[in-house]
Amino acid sequence: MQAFALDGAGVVHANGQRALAGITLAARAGERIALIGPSGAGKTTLLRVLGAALRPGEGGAMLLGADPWRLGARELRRLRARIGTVHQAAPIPPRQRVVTAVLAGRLGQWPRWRALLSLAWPLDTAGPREALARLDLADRLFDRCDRLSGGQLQRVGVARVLYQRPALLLADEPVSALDPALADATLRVLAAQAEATGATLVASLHAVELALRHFPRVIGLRDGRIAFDLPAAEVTPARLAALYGGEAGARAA
Ligand SMILES: Nc1ncnc2c1ncn2[C@@H]1O[C@H](COP(=O)(O)OP(=O)(O)OP(=O)(O)O)[C@@H](O)[C@H]1O
Repeated sequence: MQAFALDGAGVVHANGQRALAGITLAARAGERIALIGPSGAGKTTLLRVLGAALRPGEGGAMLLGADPWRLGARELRRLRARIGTVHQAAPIPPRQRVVTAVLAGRLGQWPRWRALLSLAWPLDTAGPREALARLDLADRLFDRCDRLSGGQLQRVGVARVLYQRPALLLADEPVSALDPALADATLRVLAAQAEATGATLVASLHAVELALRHFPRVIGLRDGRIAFDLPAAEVTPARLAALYGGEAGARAA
């Protein structure tokens, strides 16, 4: 089954800045894909398109078998509940408790009464505890989020998406605030989750070695376009030099 398909997708932001151009890209359910490329290449914008958060002004997007921009409000909400995103900066209110932040992963799946109640009173603590335990954070369940370090907060964002169990799991720089050992362990947890649930995992990463180690398929983005889309083993130093190195690097490749 296909997880998503983009057909010539292009995005120009409101200020006239082009972020994506002619992106044609498809993934089978269960694939694990890393997005790499220099700052400003369009990785976050692409993840927003895949998350049905941003409508491409050009081309089309099919996500989990549906065109999000042809759905009614209720169906769009249902589709978004099946897509989970680890954001670059976790959108967590500072005074919120960790358990509530993790429960928020399922807000879109619950009836409104349950979602509202869970914001005031945690209706499930076993699920969040289990998700946090996988990231070595079980003892922080009832802490306030503003008492956590940046790296701990980033892992709460990961725990939220583990708890959500989405079919399409998107992660924007999910380990940027973590030390190398924790970054490695956290990516292993995300990969294991994708494998166990059959989810498709797409993560943007600045650390190229992590992309090559944890993701069978690696997509290089540059200037809003796909520079390469290859199995990790075929991403050579020359291709990386071309991706990150400007004109000189492009000639070397
Ligand atoms: N909301 C926005 N409004 C205007 N321009 C934007 C917006 N978001 C991104 N851009 C621009 O679109 C281009 C792609 O940005 P994007 O954030 O997708 O890149 P990125 O590869 O994720 O970068 P980084 O690695 O630095 O996070 C950049 O030129 C950026 O300045």
